Amino acid sequence: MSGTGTFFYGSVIQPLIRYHYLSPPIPIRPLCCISPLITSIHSNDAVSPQNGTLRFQTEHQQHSEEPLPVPSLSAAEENKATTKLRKKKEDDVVSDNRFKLRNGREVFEEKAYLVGVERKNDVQDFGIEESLSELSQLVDTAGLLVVGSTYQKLTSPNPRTYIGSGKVSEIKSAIHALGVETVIFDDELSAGQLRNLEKIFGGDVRVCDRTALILDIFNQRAATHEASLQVSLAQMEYQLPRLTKMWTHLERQAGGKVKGMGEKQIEVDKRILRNQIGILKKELESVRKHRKQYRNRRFSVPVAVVSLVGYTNAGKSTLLNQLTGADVLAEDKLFATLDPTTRRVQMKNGKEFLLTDTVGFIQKLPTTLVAAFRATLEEISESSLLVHVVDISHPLAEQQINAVDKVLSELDVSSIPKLIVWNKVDKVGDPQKLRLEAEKRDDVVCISALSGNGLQEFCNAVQDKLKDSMVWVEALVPFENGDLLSTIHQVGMVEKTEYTEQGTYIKAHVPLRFARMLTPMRQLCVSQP
Ligand SMILES: Nc1nc2c(ncn2[C@@H]2O[C@H](COP(=O)(O)OP(=O)(O)OP(=O)(O)O)[C@@H](O)[C@H]2O)c(=O)[nH]1
Ligand SMILES: [Mg+2]
Repeated sequence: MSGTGTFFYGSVIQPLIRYHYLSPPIPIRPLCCISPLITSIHSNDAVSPQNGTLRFQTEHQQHSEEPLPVPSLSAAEENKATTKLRKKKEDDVVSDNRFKLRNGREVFEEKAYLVGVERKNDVQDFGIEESLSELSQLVDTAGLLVVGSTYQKLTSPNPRTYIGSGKVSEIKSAIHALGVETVIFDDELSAGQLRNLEKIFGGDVRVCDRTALILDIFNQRAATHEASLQVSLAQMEYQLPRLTKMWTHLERQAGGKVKGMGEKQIEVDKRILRNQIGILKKELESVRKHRKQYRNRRFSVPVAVVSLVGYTNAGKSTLLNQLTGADVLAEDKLFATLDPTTRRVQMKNGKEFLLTDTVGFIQKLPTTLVAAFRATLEEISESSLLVHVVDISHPLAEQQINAVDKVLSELDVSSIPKLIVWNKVDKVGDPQKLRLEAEKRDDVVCISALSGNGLQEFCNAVQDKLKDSMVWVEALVPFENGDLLSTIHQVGMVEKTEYTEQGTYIKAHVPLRFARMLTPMRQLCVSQP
């Protein structure tokens, strides 16, 4: 990572640094305005230098930090009093149940209010209530507390405030009554809409949209360098069109005398951001080159690659863990996995394949995110088989399947054979009925990744599907190509082997790559009497 890259990348993830970088005072809203980490910057919170723990102070806490008027005491009494005071402060923290421990950090759980819009003329896969319930899950994953939600049926969104003025007033009363800190819209809002709504709601209430929320979750969860770079890129691209008019405060401060000052600053800001995007893209390119080399090395090991795809929380990582003993984080949160992980699966019959776990999909997946993660998702396009993992116990399983198919079609992978896995059968009311239903279809397998039920059937189905994607060859492999022969036994399905004076005569299904390698030997075979 170059020095500039490190600085600039950090500056985006940590708005605090960003403020310094762009020289104060800049009223730029934080990129991901809702993560507890970022909240700290706006509420003058303290960061403990020892462990980096963010401590979010409520008003009540700030008061409790004030020195109490204590009469003069002896050293022992003073000690006792200090201990008591500390104990009181600790109790205060514990008793406020909005302080949560997340990933070893004590964070203040902000109150969030959700808003959705149902388009009257649009037929959506996900109904508005279902979409809001998913948004609520996302909010929970991001670490906020949902205290209420509402939606409005509209023919078309209001260009100023997205929702109608009556609804805005209704929300304003609700959020003030509930003490809400953040209002989250289920659809992407323009810079103007975000700004207008914040102005109307007043106080410290912040407004953000589903895209910012997803970007924030990705930001919190990005564990590798590449994932962090990709998320930063997506965040900046989300931010770029939203910089508009954020400098108008300068004109206001100058009493409108310095007209155009804000406009100039927007341009400066946009240029800085564009430069940063450019640097970031270059850095990503170099990281990707490195990964590609690694991937090519992996491909030189001749094993079929099978990719797990599916809606977020469907159970992909649980399946990978069960089959390979991997230790990928699997939890009941959305977007647990961001980086691809590949492990070797050894089947009982000695055959093996590589299984890759990838980032999950979701409806209304931000396009900036798909674009930023395209390289990671390229792994999918290089696989021999896609395994679409479905949480069949989910009430919206059908809609989730459609959302995944939509992303897959954007990734242009329709030519790759697909196997559908109905996961979490242990959670459905009538698993037997479901199994009968699956049997009627030739590309569906029922499993419970959690209990391990159906994994043998899954492996067999993978093997059958891989066979379908292979090429039938008859070839005469010279004895000096013994390595190739053993590889074919490993990755292909050998039906017949016969030793002749010229070499080994085989009939087998082999992956396309091997069929190509075997081409000269196939001719040799054809020329045999
Ligand atoms: N009951 C039941 N729960 C399951 C099963 N498979 C996975 N789960 C649970 O579902 C939750 C999500 O599982 P993950 O494996 O993290 O899902 P994922 O598809 O990798 O999710 P993302 O990484 O977010 O895309 C976890 O709490 C798992 O324990 C299953 O077969 N039965
Ligand atoms: Mg996962």
